[in-house]
Amino acid sequence: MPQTVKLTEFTQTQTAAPWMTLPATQQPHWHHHPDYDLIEAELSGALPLVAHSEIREAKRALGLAALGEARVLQLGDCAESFSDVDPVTTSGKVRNIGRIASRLAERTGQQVARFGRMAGQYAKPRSSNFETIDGVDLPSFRGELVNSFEPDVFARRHDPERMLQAYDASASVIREVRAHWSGSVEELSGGPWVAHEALVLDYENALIRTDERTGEQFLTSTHFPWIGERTRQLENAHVSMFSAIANPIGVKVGPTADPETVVRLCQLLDPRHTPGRLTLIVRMGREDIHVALAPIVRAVQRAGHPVVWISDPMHGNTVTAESGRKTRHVTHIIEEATAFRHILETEGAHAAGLHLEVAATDVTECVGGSVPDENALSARYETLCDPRLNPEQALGVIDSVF
Ligand SMILES: O=C[C@H](O)[C@H](O)COP(=O)(O)O
Ligand SMILES: C=C(OP(=O)(O)O)C(=O)O
Ligand SMILES: [Mn+2]
Repeated sequence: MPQTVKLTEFTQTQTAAPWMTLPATQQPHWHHHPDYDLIEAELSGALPLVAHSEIREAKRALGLAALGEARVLQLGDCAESFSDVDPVTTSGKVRNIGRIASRLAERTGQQVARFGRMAGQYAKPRSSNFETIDGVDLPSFRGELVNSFEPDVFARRHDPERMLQAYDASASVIREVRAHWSGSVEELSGGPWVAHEALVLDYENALIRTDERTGEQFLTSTHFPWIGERTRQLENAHVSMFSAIANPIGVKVGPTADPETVVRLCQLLDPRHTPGRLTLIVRMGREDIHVALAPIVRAVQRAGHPVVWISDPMHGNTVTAESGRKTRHVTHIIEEATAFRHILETEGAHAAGLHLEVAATDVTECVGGSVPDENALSARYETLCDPRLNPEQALGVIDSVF
């Protein structure tokens, strides 16, 4: 039965946010747009997409995982599309997440807190401002919240109207996600909760609201926002904004992160040492993880932060196939996730789970299982950004790692 959601407990946040004046990378160029102020005002007055009670339950579930008593899965598209908001597509994604989570629950004997990379995963950080498509240099696709996937210079302009479309698309998706909830949060079956990279500050900041009763600020665009590998600089806007919100939050931790930086991130983002507040999403690559992770785990443990440790074994293992397509090999993904688990357990920590880019359909974007080699990628290569596992490949990863 769908849960009744109370969204009226938040009031609008009016004050100028200090983080909006700090440096930030990967932001759209659209402030000259004639309707920018109107769009921002509309978003600032929009209803929250998620409820305080839901955010609180997500945090509680993550708290159990921080203490070693539950598992966590975060699964979904690299980049969602506005054209995928229909109920059939969304329920396919939710059912796929449920299937993969059930497998992890079976294998570990623990409950699994489920998060969809969905209802807001519309903005992408990119390694370059330009990409070459069919010999033509174009501004990079930055997610449908910012510009169009269509390989055309006009369509690739950054358009702030897209923030409103992203909000509406997210609202449609979350409505469908809620329809799948059992309502029994006691069994952690209230999810999947939704999660996305909170990248575009104009969008995310406009959706921060204050809880009337406690005075706490919440990001109401999602239950669980995370900071990506490219925007986790200690002095920059994303870290500052995340330090001010009360949601459970994540930070990607890549191969260049050092123990001091990660401990500083923990101090800034989890000053009260709250189990479930901070999830570190490790994405180092199958080679670097062997050197880089253990010192970080030790430093975080010494500093006493009860973080949730999960592995994103995909973003550090992307390769370019001969065709020019980005791909990932399932064997490499398994290798990194297995190393992650081994290193965490050797250090006496809980390897709580995985963060995977996975499709609900039989795409052929990663090599492994039903996709024997790179020649087989062309059959159903449908992603808007990074290559996703198909459901069978994802189940294979769970079976191999846990
Ligand atoms: O999803 C993550 C990033 O947006 C993506 O990995 C960046 O890819 P790029 O190197 O093609 O820009
Ligand atoms: C951008 C992403 O990852 P990262 O920040 O780890 O590169 C992502 O999760 O799609
Ligand atoms: Mn990605």
